[in-house]
Amino acid sequence: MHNVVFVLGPPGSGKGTICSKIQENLNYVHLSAGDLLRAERQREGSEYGALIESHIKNGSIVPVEITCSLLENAMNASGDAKGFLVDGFPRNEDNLQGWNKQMEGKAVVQFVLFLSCPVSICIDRCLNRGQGRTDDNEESLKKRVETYNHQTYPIIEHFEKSGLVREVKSERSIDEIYADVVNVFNAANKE
Ligand SMILES: Nc1ncnc2c1ncn2[C@@H]1O[C@H](COP(=O)(O)OP(=O)(O)O)[C@@H](O)[C@H]1O
Ligand SMILES: O=c1ccn([C@@H]2O[C@H](COP(=O)(O)OP(=O)(O)O)[C@@H](O)[C@H]2O)c(=O)[nH]1
Ligand SMILES: [Mg+2]
Repeated sequence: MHNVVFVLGPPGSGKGTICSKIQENLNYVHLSAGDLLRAERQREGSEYGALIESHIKNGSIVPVEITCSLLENAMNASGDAKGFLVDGFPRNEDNLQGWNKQMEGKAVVQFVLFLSCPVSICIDRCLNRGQGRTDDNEESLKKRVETYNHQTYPIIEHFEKSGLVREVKSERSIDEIYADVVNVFNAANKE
């Protein structure tokens, strides 16, 4: 049974940055759904390349059948760990339903780490990210924020109803955020 922490927040809130630090220090394996999709987009012979690229450019969400299988394969291929940081997923109702269906009996959600951050700061961070991404531009970011507000935030509210959300304010410095994140993981692993 895989132990999973979903890491959610607007684009540029610091999900990837904070997940890397957690992976380094707390024995959780970082799986960025976005990175897995970008790798699949490039994979020789992938039948999903063009579909993935159009969703990424549009800031819309790739069908869960593709993303969830990439995540499940990555978890199964990984060595032993305390758990998996599933970064940037589930992003909408289709993702949530698809995860519940495909991962029932195979994964348990320990909690949801929600990195909240004002959108203006997030957009600035993405525009300065410098990773040459096809979606770090004004046009795509506008759509990504729209998707986040209308499709992803409701997923955070869904988990909030079962008391699974741990919010960490992420407009601060990386060190300040990470100090709070360590406390969240310590508390969760004491329960
Ligand atoms: N707390 C922070 N303060 C300033 N810059 C940050 C902070 N967290 C992340 N960044 C930077 O902002 C950009 C987006 O961070 P990233 O971790 O990729 O966010 P996400 O995965 O949520 O899109 C990166 O260039 C990263 O270095
Ligand atoms: O589960 C996922 C994760 C990502 N994406 C797509 O990949 C893009 C980039 O996601 P990523 O998490 O890398 O963006 P970040 O939030 O880190 O800027 C998203 O806008 C979506 O188009 C998706 O469709 N499903
Ligand atoms: Mg990211």
